[in-house]
Amino acid sequence: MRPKSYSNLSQSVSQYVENLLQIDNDPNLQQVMQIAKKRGTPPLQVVPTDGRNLEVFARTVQARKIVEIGTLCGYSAVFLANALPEDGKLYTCEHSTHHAAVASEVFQNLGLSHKIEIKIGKALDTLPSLVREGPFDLIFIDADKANYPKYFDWAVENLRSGGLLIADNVFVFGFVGNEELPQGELANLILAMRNFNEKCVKDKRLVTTFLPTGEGMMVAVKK
Ligand SMILES: C[S@@+](CC[C@H](N)C(=O)[O-])C[C@H]1O[C@@H](n2cnc3c(N)ncnc32)[C@H](O)[C@@H]1O
Repeated sequence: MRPKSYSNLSQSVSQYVENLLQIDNDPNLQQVMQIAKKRGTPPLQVVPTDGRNLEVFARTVQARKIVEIGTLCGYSAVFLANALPEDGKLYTCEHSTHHAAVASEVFQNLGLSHKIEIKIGKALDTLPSLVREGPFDLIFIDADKANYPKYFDWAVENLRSGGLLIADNVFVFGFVGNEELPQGELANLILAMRNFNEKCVKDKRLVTTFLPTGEGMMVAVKK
C-alpha cells in the first residue's frame, strides 16, 4: 500500500533512505558535529536528508548567491555552500554571537570561509544590508518562527525570477493540522505557522508546495 498522507510515512522508510544516502558518513559533516558538540550548540540543525534536499535544490537552480536565516553551527550552510561555485556566496544570518563563532570555526576548518559570510545580529536588522547583493537564487528560512512572515516579505522581494524560497519546520513538530489546539506557547506557534503557510500559498508571485519531510519543508519558486 502506498502511503496516502505525509503522516503515514513510516519509520522504516526514513531509516531506509538514511541508510541508502549515508550522509552522516561524510567526514566534513562529522567534523561539523564534533565542533558543535565540543562548543555546545543546541542540536537544532536540519536532519542529514534535509541538508541533502537543500544541496539538491541549490544545485537545481545553479545557485550563485544564497541567503540563509538561522546559521546555528553551520550544518545546513555546509550543504548550501557545497552547491555553490568557487566564486559563489552564501550570506547566513545569526543573532547569537556564540553560534556565529562556532559556525565560523566550522567554515574555516572545512575551507569554506571564502564562500560564506556570517551576518551577525537579528536577521531583520541585517537583511536590509544584503539587498544590494541580490537578487538571490535561493533563500532558506530556519530561524525564529514568529518572524517567518517578515522574512517571507523580504525574501520574495529579493529573489530572482526562478529562484527558490525554502522554509523549515512548517509542520510544527507534526501539530500543524491538529483540530484541537494544545495549551500554551505551542498553540501560538501552530497559529503563526498556519498563517505563514497560507501567506506562501496565497502569494501570486510564487508557486508553492510542502515537502513531507519530518519537519515539513515549504518550497516555493518565484514566477
Ligand atoms: C534551527 S536553528 C538553525 C539551524 C541551521 N539552519 C542548521 O540547520 O544547521 C535557528 C538559529 O536561528 C538563530 N536565530 C533565532 N532568532 C534569530 C534572529 N531573529 N535573527 C537571526 N538569527 C536568529 C538561532 O540563534 C539559531 O542559531
